[in-house]
Amino acid sequence: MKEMFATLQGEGAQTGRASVFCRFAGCNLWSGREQDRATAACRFCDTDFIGTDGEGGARFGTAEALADAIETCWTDAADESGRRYVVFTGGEPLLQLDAPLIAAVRARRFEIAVETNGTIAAPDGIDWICVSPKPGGPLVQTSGSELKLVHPQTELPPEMFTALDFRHFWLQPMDGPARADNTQAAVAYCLKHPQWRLSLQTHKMIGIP
Ligand SMILES: C[S@@+](CC[C@H](N)C(=O)[O-])C[C@H]1O[C@@H](n2cnc3c(N)ncnc32)[C@H](O)[C@@H]1O
Ligand SMILES: Nc1nc2[nH]cc(C(=O)O)c2c(=O)[nH]1
Ligand code: SF4
Ligand SMILES: [Mg+2]
Repeated sequence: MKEMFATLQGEGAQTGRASVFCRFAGCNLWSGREQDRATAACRFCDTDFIGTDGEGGARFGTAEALADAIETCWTDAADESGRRYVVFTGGEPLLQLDAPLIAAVRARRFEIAVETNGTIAAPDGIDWICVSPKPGGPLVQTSGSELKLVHPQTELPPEMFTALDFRHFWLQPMDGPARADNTQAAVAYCLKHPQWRLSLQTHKMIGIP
């Protein structure tokens, strides 16, 4: 686990929701090393997911130990009125999120969300599946709660995804040097194609993790 922290979900239809974020180390579309970025399948990643050195990062020997840490992270941050929510992300979380961990977290009364690149089928027991397709990765998970496409990407026009089985369709402007232009491009696309809505990375605007 690269890092684990309590924050508000910053993106998509659950924006603003209190969450424990669990960021798994490692991804199947990029090594995470800057010298490999230009030749990786996914080249615009905004995240450091190497190792276990982040806030709350560690190696957990068992699913129960990891689930205990998630519960502690939640109760440190929130009261106990319910609605416990954990977001597994990464890196690519579906390389590591398995049935024992899902069961251990559900036993602690968490709703489970995942942020995935869609190249690996999601296991059973996940309540909220956010798929963000990438070039160079075959799209295997073609249904879910929301499809959140980073925009613009020449190889991945939104039209490729409109017929898939998702409840929400988001365009998220690609962060980087051209973020302002990318935001305007996403706005223009959403205006012409109302199936799509704009997802802004609100946590970056307000300086929370
Ligand atoms: C870092 S990824 C981790 C989860 C998974 N590997 C994936 O790609 O969905 C989390 C989210 O951030 C998005 N993201 C990554 N880099 C971005 C960037 N430069 N601008 C906007 N969104 C980005 C991804 O598309 C994904 O929706
Ligand atoms: N606040 C906040 N919301 C997020 N939504 C998706 C994130 C991710 O990196 O997967 C993320 C993140 O890193 N922080
Ligand atoms: S698939 Fe996700 S974690 Fe992997 S490099 Fe791309 S955006 Fe980053
Ligand atoms: Mg992020």
